[in-house]
Amino acid sequence: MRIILASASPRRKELLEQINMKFEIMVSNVDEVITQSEPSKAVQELACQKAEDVAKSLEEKVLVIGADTIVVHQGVIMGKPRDKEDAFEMLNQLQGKSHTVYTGVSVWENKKGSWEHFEFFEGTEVSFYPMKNQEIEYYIQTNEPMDKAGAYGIQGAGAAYIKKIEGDYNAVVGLPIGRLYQEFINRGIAIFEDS
Ligand SMILES: Cc1cn([C@H]2C[C@H](O)[C@@H](COP(=O)(O)OP(=O)(O)OP(=O)(O)O)O2)c(=O)[nH]c1=O
Repeated sequence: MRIILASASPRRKELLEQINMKFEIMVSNVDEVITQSEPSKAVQELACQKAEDVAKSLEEKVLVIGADTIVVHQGVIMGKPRDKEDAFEMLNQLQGKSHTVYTGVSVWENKKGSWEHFEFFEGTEVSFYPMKNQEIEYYIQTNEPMDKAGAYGIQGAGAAYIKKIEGDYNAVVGLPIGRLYQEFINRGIAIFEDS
């Protein structure tokens, strides 16, 4: 089956490659709109919009995967920082405390001409060590925070400030790959060419 990852995120690409999936990338340009106030629902909604946008541009038998990651701290949703000041604000809020990272996933499948889809999410609790202003500024200078929800990368230099995590590490990086694979298996979806 032709599998499409509807994402520009290099992390999501790497995680699918890590489990030897064969897929193509098609990036959605949809305007992401949040109507759900609950973070777990909002990430599924955003993932769904990305996957649907790509799916509906195709007609053949395909499987389209979309995902979205947000950081939630004391009820405030953090996406990717707008600029360096915004990144500073986010990291200043997150340092020394715990927050939850939500990643939603949406899978669209064309079955005999009609689309079926399902969504799920993973929530992972992440605790930060305290960061001095100077450390935050130095970290922002590396540019690593700028394309990441909450302005940090657990898989990069941001690891220096991670005290503890509870839940799926890969969901923080952008795609809960184990859960995604299990969802395919449980639904009888063959994702490997010879399976
Ligand atoms: C918290 C955290 C987020 N991230 C990344 C994962 C996502 O790529 C990004 C959140 O932005 P998203 O809007 O979820 O995704 P994206 O814009 O990168 O890609 P696309 O919409 O095309 O799928 O933050 C990390 O890489 N490491 C981390 O520790």
